[in-house]
Amino acid sequence: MSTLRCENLVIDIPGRADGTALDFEAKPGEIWGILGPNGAGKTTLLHTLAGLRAPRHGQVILNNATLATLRRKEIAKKLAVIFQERQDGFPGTVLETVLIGRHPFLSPWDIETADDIAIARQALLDVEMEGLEDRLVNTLSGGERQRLAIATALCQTPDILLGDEPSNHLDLHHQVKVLQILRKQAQRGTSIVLCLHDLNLAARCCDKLLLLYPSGEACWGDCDTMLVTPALEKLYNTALMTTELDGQRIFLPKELSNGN
Ligand SMILES: Nc1ncnc2c1ncn2[C@@H]1O[C@H](COP(=O)(O)OP(=O)(O)OP(=O)(O)O)[C@@H](O)[C@H]1O
Repeated sequence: MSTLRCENLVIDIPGRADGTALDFEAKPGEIWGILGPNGAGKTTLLHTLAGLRAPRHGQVILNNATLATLRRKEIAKKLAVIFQERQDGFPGTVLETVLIGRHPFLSPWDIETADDIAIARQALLDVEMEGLEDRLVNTLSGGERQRLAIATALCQTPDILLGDEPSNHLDLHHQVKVLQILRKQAQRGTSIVLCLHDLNLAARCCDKLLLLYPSGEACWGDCDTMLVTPALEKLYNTALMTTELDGQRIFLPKELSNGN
């Protein structure tokens, strides 16, 4: 199993002050949530953690190596990303697309083995897309495309799974399903880092939270200690009502509560 660690990390957002340097470690089995308003830098942070963007300062360390010193293929054997924007314009079938997750493990002229195909089929089964193997990707609905992106990341059998709003476009059933899949992955030892907009979802599925403010300030820690109403109100610049249901904290915006 692997760990992903930031050391004195400042993400590079043009024109923004450095803010808080990030020092945290996503340990095997932990689910981290990154919360913040639009434009706070959640996606930039996720891409920096994936080694797809250079930090302004500091470094991201995968096991004992700085990402910047690793080849992309070596990173991809350990770390998968579920992107917010779909990059599936290529007119392949669902099975061909999910098999892209096996590419880090293949040499340039290799073809996928029966094991690779079995892993891909299992990933499609996990996201309930087993009947769609031969469908062209450009005929899928938004939610199906999202589940395909998740299956492709699972097919990479990553130790570290980074997801940018992985429940985007999903109906309630599939939101729950995806979170169950992510939890199961975490139980197997995968470290998971997710950008999330839904506070209640974050409260239910994360062990650790990082709050990222548009100024670049940030704080992080155990989910329970970070889900403090005044801190969240400051984060989103929105007054919140808080209640508890079955031992679970629920947050709702105050302004919509009485027709305002
Ligand atoms: N290449 C770039 N050049 C200039 N500004 C950029 C660039 N990339 C991102 N930004 C800016 O950096 C800020 C952070 O963007 P980012 O996408 O990381 O935010 P986010 O928290 O993920 O937002 P959202 O919740 O809207 O997805 C935004 O203000 C964005 O406009």
